[in-house]
Amino acid sequence: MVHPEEVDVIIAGGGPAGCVVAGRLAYADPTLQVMLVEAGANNRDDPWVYRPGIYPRNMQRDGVNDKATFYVDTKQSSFLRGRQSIVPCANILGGGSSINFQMYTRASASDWGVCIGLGASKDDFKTEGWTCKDLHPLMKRLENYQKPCNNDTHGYDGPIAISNGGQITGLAQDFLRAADAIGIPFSDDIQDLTTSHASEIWAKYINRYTGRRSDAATAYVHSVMDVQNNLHLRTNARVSRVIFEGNKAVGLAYVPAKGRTHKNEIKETIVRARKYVVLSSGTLGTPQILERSGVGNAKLLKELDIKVVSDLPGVGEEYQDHYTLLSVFRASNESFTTDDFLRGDKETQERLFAQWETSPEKAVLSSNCIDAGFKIRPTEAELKEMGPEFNELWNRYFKDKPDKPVLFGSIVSGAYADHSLLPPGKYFTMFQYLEYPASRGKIHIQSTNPYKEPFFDSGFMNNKADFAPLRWSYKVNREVARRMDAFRGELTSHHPHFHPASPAATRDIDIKTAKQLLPNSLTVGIHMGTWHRPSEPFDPSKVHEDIKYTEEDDKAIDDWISDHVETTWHSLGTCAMKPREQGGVVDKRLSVFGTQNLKCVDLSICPDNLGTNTYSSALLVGEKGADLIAEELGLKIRVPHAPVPHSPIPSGKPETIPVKR
Ligand SMILES: Cc1cc2nc3c(=O)[nH]c(=O)nc-3n(C[C@H](O)[C@H](O)[C@H](O)COP(=O)(O)OP(=O)(O)OC[C@H]3O[C@@H](n4cnc5c(N)ncnc54)[C@H](O)[C@@H]3O)c2cc1C
Repeated sequence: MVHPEEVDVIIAGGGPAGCVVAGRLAYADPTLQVMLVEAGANNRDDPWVYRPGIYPRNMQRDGVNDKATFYVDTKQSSFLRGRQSIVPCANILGGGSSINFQMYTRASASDWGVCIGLGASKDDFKTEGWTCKDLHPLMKRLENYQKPCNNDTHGYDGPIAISNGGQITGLAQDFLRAADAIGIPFSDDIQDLTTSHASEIWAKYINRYTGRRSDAATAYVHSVMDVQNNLHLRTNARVSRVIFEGNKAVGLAYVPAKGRTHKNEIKETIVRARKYVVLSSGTLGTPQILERSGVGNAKLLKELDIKVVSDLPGVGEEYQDHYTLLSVFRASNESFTTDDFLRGDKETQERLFAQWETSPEKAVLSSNCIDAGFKIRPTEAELKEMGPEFNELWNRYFKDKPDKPVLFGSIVSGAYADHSLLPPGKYFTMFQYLEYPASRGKIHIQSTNPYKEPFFDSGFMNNKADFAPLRWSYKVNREVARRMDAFRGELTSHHPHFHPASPAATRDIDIKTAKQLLPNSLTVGIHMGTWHRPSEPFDPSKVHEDIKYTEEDDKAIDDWISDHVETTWHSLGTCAMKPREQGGVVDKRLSVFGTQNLKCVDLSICPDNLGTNTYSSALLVGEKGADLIAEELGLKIRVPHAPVPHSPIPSGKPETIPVKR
C-alpha cells in the first residue's frame, strides 16, 4: 500500500512510548489517520525478538545484528580513567521493548509524586497532573499482570503481559535465602511503588501462556493494524527533522535508514500532519531531531547554520542513566545455568529451542533467567562509611523519601559475558544498578546531516557521590554470592584487582569443582603462586564473616568501577518537563515550548531519575501522552485495547487477554 502524504498525527520513533501513542490514538478513532515512522526494522514475527531467552544476542555488534545503535562517548573521560563508554540504544520497531532484558520493575511513588500508601508528600516531577496518584490508573491500564498478588496496585486487562516466565531457576531461591541472611528480607511484591528494601522473585515482560516477549509494538501497534486500517507504519525510515510553518509543526521529513545513497545525497520524504507531530525517538534520538529542526540552544543552532524556531538551551542536556556493575561467580556443576546454551553447545541449543516450540508455557527460553532481585538502602553504619559526598546526597535526596532504594541487585543464572573469553563451567552473575546517580551527561548534533554521529558525553561518574554507593553495592553483592549454596568461587577477571596479599583478594574456582569439570586435566590445582588462588571447598554449614576491606582495597574497587561501570540502558532526561527558565523543554502537556502542535512523548521528558528498569515508565509516559493528545482531539481512549496478536501461537493456546465483546 502506498503511504499517505498527509495524516492527522505523525509519530517519530516506534519505541514503547511511540507505540502506545500511535496504537491508543488510532484505536480511539478509526477515522483518525495516524502514521508511525521508525528508523529500525519491523519486529513482527521476528523469532530473534519474541523468544525471550535469546536476549543477550541483541547486544552483539557484529555488523549483521543491527537492532541497536551504539552511542560512544565522543571524548575520553577522566572520570573513567580515560575510557569512552558505550550506550547501546534500540533501533527496531518496539524500541527497547524488542531487545531489552524484559525485567519488570516500577518506579517509586515519590519519583512521580505523592501516592497511595506513602505518608509524606514528595514530588520529584513537580508537575501538575504527573503525581503518582494521577498516573496510577494508567499504570494499571497498561498491565496484564499474570502473577499472584496481594495488593491492588497492578492491572489485569492491559496489553502488556507480566509474569514469572516459563521457569524459575534454583539459583534464584538460593540467592533469596542468602540475601535474607545479610538483612534483605523476602517480599511477595517489591513493585508495589513503596517498598525500598526487600527481595523478590523478579517478574518479566513475558506472556506466561505463549512464552513470548511482551513488546510494545505487538501490544499496541500490530494489534490495531490487525483490525483497523488507519494506522500507517513506515519502518527503516529515519526522521531527519520537523517541518515548521513559523513555529507550527506541520509535518516530518525522513530519510532512508542507512546513508548509502549516490554521492551521499540526503533523500528526504515529507509527510504532513494536520494536527500533531509527536517526537518519540527516545532520550538520545529526540533531542537530535529537535536540534536539526531549529529547536535547541540558539548558539549551537546558529553555529550549524540552522534557523532558530525556539531557543531552548535545555535540549540534549541533563542526560541520565542508571549505572551497572556486574560481577561473575562460579556456580556448582549441579546448578542449572544458561551457560551451555549461550556458549553455543549444539545439543543444548537444539533441545532448548525445541522445548520452546513445543511447550513455550514452561520452557527455559520463555524466561530471561533473571529470576530474583532486590532493592536496598544502606544502614546507618554503612552510611558512615560512604563519605561526605554521598552523605550530602543522601540527606538531600533519599533520607526523607523512604520509598526510594539506592540500589537494585539481581541474579542472572549464567554469565552475562562473552563466553569465548570464559573458562569452561557454570556461572551466575550479580547485576547491580545505581538507581539515582548524581552524574549528568549530554548529547548534541554536530551537523545537520542526519547520518552524522552526534557529540555524546555519557557523563558517567562525573559526580564523586556516585562512587561510594557502587563500592557498597559490590561488597553487598559479594556477601550475598558467598553465602549461596551454589557458590564455588569468583571469576577473578570479573572482579576488582585487589592486592594478592589482601584478605579481600578474590578466589577462583575450588579444586574439587574444577576436577569435576576437567577430570583428565594434568594442571588442575598445580602450584602457580599468585596465579592460582582457589576457593575453599564447599561447606554447607560454614558460618560466614563479612570481608573486611582496607583503604587500598576500596581504591581497587573504585578503579574497577571507573574501568567497568556501564550503562543500564535506561537513558532519560534530555528534553525535560520543567519550567522553561530552568532549562525545561516541554510543559505539563508535553508540548515543546515556543512551538505549536509539537509534542515530545518518551523518556527524554523526565525531569529527574526514576528508580526502575525503565520500560514500565516509557509505557506510562506513552499512556499519559496518548491521554493528553486524545483530550485535545476530543477523543476517548478505548479500553481494553485491541486484542494482542500472538500468531502463530506455538502451543495452540489462545491470546491471554479475554476480550469481551
Ligand atoms: C539493551 C537494553 C536492555 C534493557 N533492559 C530493560 C529491562 O530489562 N527492563 C526494563 O524495564 N527496561 C529495559 N531497558 C530500557 C527500556 O527498554 C527503555 O527505557 C525504553 O525502551 C525507552 O522507551 P522510549 O520509548 O523512551 O525510547 P526507545 O525505546 O529508545 O525507542 C525509541 C525509538 O525511536 C527510534 N528512533 C530513534 N531515532 C529515530 C529517528 N531519527 N527516526 C525514527 N525513529 C527513530 C528508535 O529506533 C527506537 O525504536 C533496556 C533497554 C535496552 C536498550
